[in-house]
Amino acid sequence: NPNYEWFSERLLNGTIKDYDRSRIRTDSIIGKGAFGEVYRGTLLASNENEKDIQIAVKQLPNGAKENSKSDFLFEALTLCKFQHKNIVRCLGISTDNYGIYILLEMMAGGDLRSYLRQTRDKETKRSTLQIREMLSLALDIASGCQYLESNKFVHRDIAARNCLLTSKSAGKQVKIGDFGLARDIVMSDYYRKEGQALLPVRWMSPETFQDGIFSSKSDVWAYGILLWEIFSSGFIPYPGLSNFSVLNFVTSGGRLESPAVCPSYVYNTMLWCWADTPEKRPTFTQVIEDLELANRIYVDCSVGVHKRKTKQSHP
Ligand SMILES: CN1CCN(c2ccc(C(=O)Nc3n[nH]c4c3C=[N+](C(=O)[C@H](O)c3ccccc3)C4)cc2)CC1
Repeated sequence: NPNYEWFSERLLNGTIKDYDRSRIRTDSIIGKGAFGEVYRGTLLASNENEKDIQIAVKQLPNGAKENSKSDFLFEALTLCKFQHKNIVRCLGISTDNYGIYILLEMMAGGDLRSYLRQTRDKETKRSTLQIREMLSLALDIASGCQYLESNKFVHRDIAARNCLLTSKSAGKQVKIGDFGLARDIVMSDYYRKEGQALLPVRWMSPETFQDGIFSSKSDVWAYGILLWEIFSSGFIPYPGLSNFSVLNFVTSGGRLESPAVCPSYVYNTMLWCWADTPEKRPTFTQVIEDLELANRIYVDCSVGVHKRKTKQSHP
């Protein structure tokens, strides 16, 4: 796979930094993924005019099989290539004869899906987030996806569970954080073999689950589902439908309904992302334009209402 040559070449000529293990301190475990464990850690300063950096250290469980080692390195390679404010940064790796660490930007807010569920009102099951805040989260991810699209990189697993928050407080940013499935294999055994409850079929476009075709347009479809997740405060898409019936529902033209609290402009953007054929779907640039328009209109309308002090139905 040409990507691996790219990796080993850059490892050798130093564009991917290999940090000495003595500079890395791992503390508590913060997550256990299918591809390894993630620890809260510190990259110790190498001299007195440097400071320690809080990092997330991702490591392959010991005794992992050979192919997951290369998959693991592939994720590091992928993340190291990208430099964007809405993609989790990779500082580099650390190898020793025990195994490989990937050193990643610390995202203290955890994954987006858990956050959306935590911000759900217990009784009403409604989100306590402001529409503006939901749109901000949506635009952050769309920006990261636009960067991938412009780099001709197909992610294959855009979903709220794979996004991470810098924090849970105001001014938080959300970034695309997991590239485990970005490897160029047609259909990942990972999902089929594990038979995980969260089979990505609920995020898959018709051409993907029918013919295994992934493209930036199938990433756009998945992004539409992520948009629905944000405005539905983290519900599983197609509630009440089994994985198998989702396939039939979607191929026969069925689509998710609008979330209860969702401006019609945003729901129209979701429907555009779910056009049945890829070429009818927007690019991420068009998604961003659409959502920014929604943001302006929504803000103007709500401001307008307060100014005119009249009862006016929201768009
Ligand atoms: C009360 N709350 C409970 C939850 N808590 C957390 C829970 C999880 C995390 C966490 O995993 N943070 C991460 N920072 N950087 C990376 C992370 C994961 N990475 C990975 O590469 C993981 O594979 C990954 C990627 C995307 C999504 C999930 C996991 C890279 C941080 C805080 C905050 C306080």
